Amino acid sequence: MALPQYKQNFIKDCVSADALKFGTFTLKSKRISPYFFNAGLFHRADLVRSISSAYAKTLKLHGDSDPSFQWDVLFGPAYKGIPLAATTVDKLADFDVNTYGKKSYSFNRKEAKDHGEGGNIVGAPLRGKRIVIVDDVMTAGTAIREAIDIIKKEGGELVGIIVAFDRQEKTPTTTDDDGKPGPSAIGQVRKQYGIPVLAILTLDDVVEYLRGLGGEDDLKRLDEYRAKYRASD
Ligand SMILES: O=P(O)(O)OC[C@H]1O[C@H](OP(=O)(O)OP(=O)(O)O)[C@H](O)[C@@H]1O
Ligand SMILES: O=C(O)c1cc(=O)[nH]c(=O)[nH]1
Repeated sequence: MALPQYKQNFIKDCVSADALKFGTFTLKSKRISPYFFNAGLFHRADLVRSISSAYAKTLKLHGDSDPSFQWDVLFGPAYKGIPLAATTVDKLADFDVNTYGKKSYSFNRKEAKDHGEGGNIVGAPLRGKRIVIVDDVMTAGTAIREAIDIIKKEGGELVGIIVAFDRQEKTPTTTDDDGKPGPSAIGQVRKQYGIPVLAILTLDDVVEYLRGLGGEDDLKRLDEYRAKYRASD
């Protein structure tokens, strides 16, 4: 089945912004990857609109299909999550101001502020609120688990997570190059917290798209990487 139009549009913009690159990259977890997704490159106004529309569409589709998915605040972990949460809540209000016009965003400071208003959170206070984390990618899950800890500490209730890109790879461990599939960080978080973890795109989506375009060398390296690190979930 062909990818939905909004996913195709987003992949095209990822490629044109160079946000999806093929080569050799060291991940935060130290794993070596033949591709990298860099959400920081969606900085031009038309690209900001593209990525915020894709997050907003993904959240709206999930909300429409599951009315029990209710939230108050989009939380964007510093740093890359910050503009993503702010622009996504704005785009959702553009889609449907009645449903989304009173939703908020907030984010953490990486360094606590000890003067002025002080504290670690900028934007909506999290206490007593239903929170969805908005981030770019989750590989080992370190960044997301830090964000979950902040939400708990601030008294918020985590009800969902959305990332731009699901790399569909097993959580890095010291024995992870045995070629056997293992659970992904996304799968582990889904199971542990019983919440939806949404993604605009998966690696499978990108591979499907690339197959239609040729790109044999990149596809071969992606296939090898997937064979080595594929997630079991
Ligand atoms: O699942 P993980 O293995 O933690 O890796 C993924 C995270 O790492 C990067 O953020 P980073 O912590 O480098 O912060 P940044 O947003 O300031 O770039 C990236 O933006 C993801 O959020
Ligand atoms: O695992 C990571 O560090 C990582 C992977 C990726 O594709 N993009 C990114 O920003 N970080």
